[in-house]
Amino acid sequence: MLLFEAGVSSSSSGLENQIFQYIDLHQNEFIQTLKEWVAVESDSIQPGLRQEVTRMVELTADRLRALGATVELVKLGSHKLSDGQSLLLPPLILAELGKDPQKPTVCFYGHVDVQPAKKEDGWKTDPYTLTEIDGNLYGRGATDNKGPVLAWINAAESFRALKLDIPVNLKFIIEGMEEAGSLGLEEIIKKENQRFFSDVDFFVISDNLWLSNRKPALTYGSRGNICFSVEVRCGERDLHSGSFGGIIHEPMTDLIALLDSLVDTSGRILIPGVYDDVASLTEEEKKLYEAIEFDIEEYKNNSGVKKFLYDTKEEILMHLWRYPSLSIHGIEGAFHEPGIKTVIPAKVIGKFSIRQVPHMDISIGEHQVIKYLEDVFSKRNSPNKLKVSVPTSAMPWVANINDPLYTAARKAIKTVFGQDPEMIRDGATIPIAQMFQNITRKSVMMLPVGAADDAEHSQKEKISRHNYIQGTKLFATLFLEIAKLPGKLQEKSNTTTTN
Ligand SMILES: NCCCC(=O)N[C@@H](Cc1c[nH]cn1)C(=O)O
Ligand SMILES: [Zn+2]
Ligand SMILES: [Zn+2]
Repeated sequence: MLLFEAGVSSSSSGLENQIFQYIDLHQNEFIQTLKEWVAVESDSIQPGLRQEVTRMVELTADRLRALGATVELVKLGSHKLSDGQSLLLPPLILAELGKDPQKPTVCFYGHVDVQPAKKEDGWKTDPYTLTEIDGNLYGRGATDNKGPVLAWINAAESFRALKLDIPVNLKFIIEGMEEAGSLGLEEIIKKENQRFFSDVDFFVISDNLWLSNRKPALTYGSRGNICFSVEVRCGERDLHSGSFGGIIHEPMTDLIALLDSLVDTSGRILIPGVYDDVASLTEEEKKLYEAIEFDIEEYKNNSGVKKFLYDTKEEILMHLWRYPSLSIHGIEGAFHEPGIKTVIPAKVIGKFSIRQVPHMDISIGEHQVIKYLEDVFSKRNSPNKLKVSVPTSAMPWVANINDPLYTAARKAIKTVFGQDPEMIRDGATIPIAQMFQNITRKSVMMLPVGAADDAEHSQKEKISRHNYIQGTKLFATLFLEIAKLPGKLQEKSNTTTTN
């Protein structure tokens, strides 16, 4: 069996200890850098903050250059806003550190844009001032995703500072538009498949959370998503409900009826055919759920709700990971401010999405939903105009947990956290995982460092000091473990010499 030649000797645990000591000693510096990154309001959703996103991407590029990486800033052009204006997209980072054909190449994906955050949303601390309270580092982007991106960079920096050879070639793909739907990303992956990604052996994404507050996890799947917009319109302008209420078909009433027809009180989706293609549950898969340690009460506490739709661990996990779900997100055009406004909105747009699972198909799902909504609408005999559109969709992703990349990560987790990881899937959607797997056909793994109570997207987003620092050690150990994997050394050398 051939090994990737990586300078890892039998004294690798001594090597690990040396690296761990360095990381422990320099933890406050790593936290200081995270503080500087969190201070950048790189919100990719609000157009007025786009310059900050670009500044954040440039800051990240500087950090990678300081590490010795070669950095390309790929222009992604611009996109159209809903008011018709065009806005420049931040560049995408493609960077590489090391190009030794004897070593495996690991590509890390992360994003440095964040969800919107305002102190008045209910934050106890300023969202853009990283604040440590009881061992937790609170701030927007602390766990999603600036902390994990920095942990990967810190890991590489630690090798450099100790003048140790990094036993793998590192590649980075870092974007600034993830929270706004990763605009332009898929085209770049397709375009770069034969160039930048051609020598990548493994893809690692660290953009999700553990299932528990304490137990580390390794993620091998995520759900897909189809986002729907349902517009109902009666005319060009809003109307006074005193002058017209009672004599017209109101768009909001139509829309609420449509939205109310989607799912029943037990969470079951009412659209005919939706469950037809869902992969059937095997005995083997059932056992995976039975074996997982999952604290329902802890998960409930993290959510702040009192009761879930299901009572058992197996039912809850299956309905998060292997069954579809439908969520209603909001209504554009509806009056939502405090107080009373006796208006009849002329146009309202309902937003909902269906999380898809293997083996559901996006275009079949779209057709089923559109046909169903048209049927329900036609029964209302409303003269209003109905328009259903799909602004964005992404496919589900599942990887093979027996892939060598997962073996390396399990070992690294055991070394750093002293326990085996929980093998989990994510109920959310990480479109890049499926894109990497489908386009490059290489191994893809999600390796979270944030805990289940990190509250990503919420008013108390945090990463614990412990997870940030142990996460840095985890990534350093992963480099060492990947370097020990049996590899296609011969194949790689041949490819390099003939090119
Ligand atoms: N824990 C990782 C979460 C990543 C995330 O929030 N992804 C979004 C992506 C998306 C899907 N549809 C529209 N955006 C999500 O909501 O799952
Ligand atoms: Zn993220
Ligand atoms: Zn996010």
